[in-house]
Amino acid sequence: MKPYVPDSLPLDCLDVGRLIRRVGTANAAIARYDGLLQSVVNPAVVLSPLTQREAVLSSRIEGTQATVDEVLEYEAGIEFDPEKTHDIKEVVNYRKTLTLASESLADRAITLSLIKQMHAILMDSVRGAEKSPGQFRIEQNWIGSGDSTIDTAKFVPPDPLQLPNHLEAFERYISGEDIDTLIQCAVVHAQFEILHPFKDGNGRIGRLLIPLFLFQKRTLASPMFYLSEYLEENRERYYQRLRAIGSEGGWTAWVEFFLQAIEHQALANTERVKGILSLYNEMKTRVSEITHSQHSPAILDAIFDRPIFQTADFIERSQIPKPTAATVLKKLKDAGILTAVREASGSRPAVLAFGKLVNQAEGRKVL
Ligand SMILES: Nc1ncnc2c1ncn2[C@@H]1O[C@H](COP(=O)(O)OP(=O)(O)OP(=O)(O)O)[C@@H](O)[C@H]1O
Repeated sequence: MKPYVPDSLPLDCLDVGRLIRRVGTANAAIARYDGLLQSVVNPAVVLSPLTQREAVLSSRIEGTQATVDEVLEYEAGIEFDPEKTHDIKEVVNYRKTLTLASESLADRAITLSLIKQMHAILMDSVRGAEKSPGQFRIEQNWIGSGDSTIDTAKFVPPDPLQLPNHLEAFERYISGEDIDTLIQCAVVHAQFEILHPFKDGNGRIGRLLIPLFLFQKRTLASPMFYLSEYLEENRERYYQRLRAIGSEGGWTAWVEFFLQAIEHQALANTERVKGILSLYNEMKTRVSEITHSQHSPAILDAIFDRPIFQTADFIERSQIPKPTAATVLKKLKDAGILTAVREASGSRPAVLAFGKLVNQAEGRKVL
């Protein structure tokens, strides 16, 4: 199989007439979602369950097996076996990459240099060490099952000698305009996957680019729109549509799939954000009634930001004096809002969980 020669961007082969209705409904759905997002006072903290969930689901597409509660428990000091620890670290790295890239977009654009920095954080693990973290590939790679060769591969990305030119064109395309931002976003994700510029982690970096791109283009007020839930549920179709891009009508079919994903996920994310906001408002009243503390807002933000924690983490996050923190946590535990994932024993501190929020992030009852 020969290396793929990617189409130049912007594309001139899209059947816009076929896409027009979906462009309208997808834009309307994401605009409604963004309206809701704009009403959230501190989205990075209040909506942290969304980010946790995205990190887990995007990593799951290629088989990383870790759940939101396992990741949070790991960060609160609970130990897992080495295999699970690897998987959890990949999810932690994904979330770190998302957070750092989101922050850096406040004063810079998406560039190849940012993409390399993102990759370095994503691959910062034992497993990623031999995968050239933060470096674009200089070798030919291919997509296929574990034992496939270049001849039996499903897809052979572009020749490494041509890759720098393609990447520069890709960077220019991101900073430029196309007929519609959502169509452009669909093309950005797919072209990144086609270029497959890294040895590993291309799927995850490509999915991270989606909210970052929509934020840069001001379609979103904050880079918090995640598509991995849909892509994971429709993994076969996701791969099939990417695979078919080189064939007649393949780009239009891909964009159609992507717009459908955006619309579906915007509606699902809107419901999810409403659920989180309603829990936040309910807890605002309850935490204040239960603790009678002037620190109620800080308490609430601390348990929303990190819903599984040790007392020491909680004190650091909330900045509440130690004795007050101990009293407050006991009251919340007695009221059933917090439960012990691990009781204290000897020098080992207890690990507490705000189960309702973990369940929200996980999308099912786990605690
Ligand atoms: N035929 C194809 N053409 C282009 N891209 C593809 C094709 N099939 C799959 N992909 C993309 O390649 C990604 C896998 O690439 P890679 O293994 O480098 O990334 P990753 O981030 O390690 O995997 P991931 O999705 O593995 O967690 C898929 O998630 C998908 O986005």
